[in-house]
Amino acid sequence: MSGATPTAVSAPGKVFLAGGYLVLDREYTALVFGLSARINIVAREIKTSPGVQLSEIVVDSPQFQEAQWRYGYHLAPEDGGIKVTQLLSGENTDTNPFVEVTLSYALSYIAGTAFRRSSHTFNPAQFTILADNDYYSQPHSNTGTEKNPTRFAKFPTTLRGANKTGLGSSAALVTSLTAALLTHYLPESDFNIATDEGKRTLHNLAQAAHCAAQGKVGSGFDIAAAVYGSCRYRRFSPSVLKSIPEAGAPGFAPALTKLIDGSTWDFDITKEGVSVPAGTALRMCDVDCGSQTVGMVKKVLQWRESNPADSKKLWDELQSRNERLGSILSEGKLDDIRSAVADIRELIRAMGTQSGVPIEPESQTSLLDALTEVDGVYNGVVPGAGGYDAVTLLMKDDEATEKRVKDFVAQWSKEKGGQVRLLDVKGEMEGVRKENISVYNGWIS
Ligand SMILES: Nc1ncnc2c1ncn2[C@@H]1O[C@H](COP(=O)(O)OP(=O)(O)OP(=O)(O)O)[C@@H](O)[C@H]1O
Ligand SMILES: C[C@@](O)(CCOP(=O)(O)O)CC(=O)O
Repeated sequence: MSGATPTAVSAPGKVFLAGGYLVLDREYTALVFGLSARINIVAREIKTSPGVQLSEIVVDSPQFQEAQWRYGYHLAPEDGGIKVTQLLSGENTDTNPFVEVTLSYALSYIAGTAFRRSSHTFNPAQFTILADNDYYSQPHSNTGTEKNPTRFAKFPTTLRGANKTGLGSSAALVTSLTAALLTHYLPESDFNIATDEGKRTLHNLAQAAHCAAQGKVGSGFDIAAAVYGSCRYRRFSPSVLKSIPEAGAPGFAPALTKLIDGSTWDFDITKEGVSVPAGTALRMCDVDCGSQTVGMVKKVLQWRESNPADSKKLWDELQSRNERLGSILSEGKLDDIRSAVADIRELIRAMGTQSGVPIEPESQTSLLDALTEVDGVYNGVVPGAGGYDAVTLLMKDDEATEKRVKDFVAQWSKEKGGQVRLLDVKGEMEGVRKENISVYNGWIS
């Protein structure tokens, strides 16, 4: 029977190599890579004593303090789907909107499809989240040169107090929790993440839940990477999500089923021809030097609206330079990487100057230019929306290059007074997958 045996799934984080901002418009595409850092979820039934009725789903994130959320659930009136309510126990009164919204979306979808055929109920279950190191700055490492001592580090803080590195933890979490719920409560004949159909259901459901939890509709590239891994991504039309009432509101359940199983989704994922040359790795540095930037997307879009002709010219040219980089990488033309990335950076800086947004600010230009001089590094970019937080590098995948980069950023940090740290993560091709439960022995109690 489905649900009786523990199961485990994982979904990768993302690194955005090319196509930030452009991907917000369906006219353009992005080159997105999945990461070796995954959010893993182990699903287990909660055993109850004979005669004891329990309606509870527990989600816990044992790497963090006060990170257990307990939920009750019931059928909402007027086709509102499954409403989940956080059960407040002990000292933990913190909410986790990404977990809560994902539960109501996935349970409502499950109830609305497979359970229609029988009077099925949700057995009490526990979902344990284990995030690979690198989603958060590590507590044990001040210099960034030590190796992580464990696979799933314990943090001396609550989740709210942890420092994110920007790898898309919420998208990987929503995707893997959705996959875990579908896998746990449905028989394999109804849902299997290894199939194209299963991935499509998962993508649509995770995309809808993530937008609802975020309270906004972005391009959805992070969910695409979490489900499909490295790919060329063309976004879905934002109007796809217009038809859906709030979770629990009248009509939510049938609207959700129609949305997820329907044909309105117009996103496009291509995995073919998306790769990096053998012996090359996509790596990331966490940059902890500068100020936070707010409202960057809004400002860039305002610039675009006020300057339609100039911005179109720039975006069209940037799109073709992005596509050229994609071809160079998949054809393994190592000698052309540096100049292809330089051409992209030139236009990213132009977009930043014209819109007044620090997409590749001067401090990042200096860092990237200096890194490009390190033996074995081809070039690098500011990923996604850009700003001061991170750089993505294309570099040789060997220990000597890694050591040179680590030494370089340690020295740079000392001289510039900030903190730049090479993360352990690498670009990886595969998206969501089922895992062998024994991998997590010792990590779950
Ligand atoms: N390990 C975890 N356990 C439980 N919840 C988590 C975990 N990681 C992330 N989350 C949820 O995701 C939220 C963080 O999402 P947010 O969108 O702010 O960051 P992000 O996705 O990492 O950012 P970015 O898109 O810049 O990479 C947390 O507040 C929490 O609700
Ligand atoms: C600017 C944008 O294209 C990318 C943002 O990426 P990130 O959150 O900076 O990794 C926005 C989006 O695609 O939703």
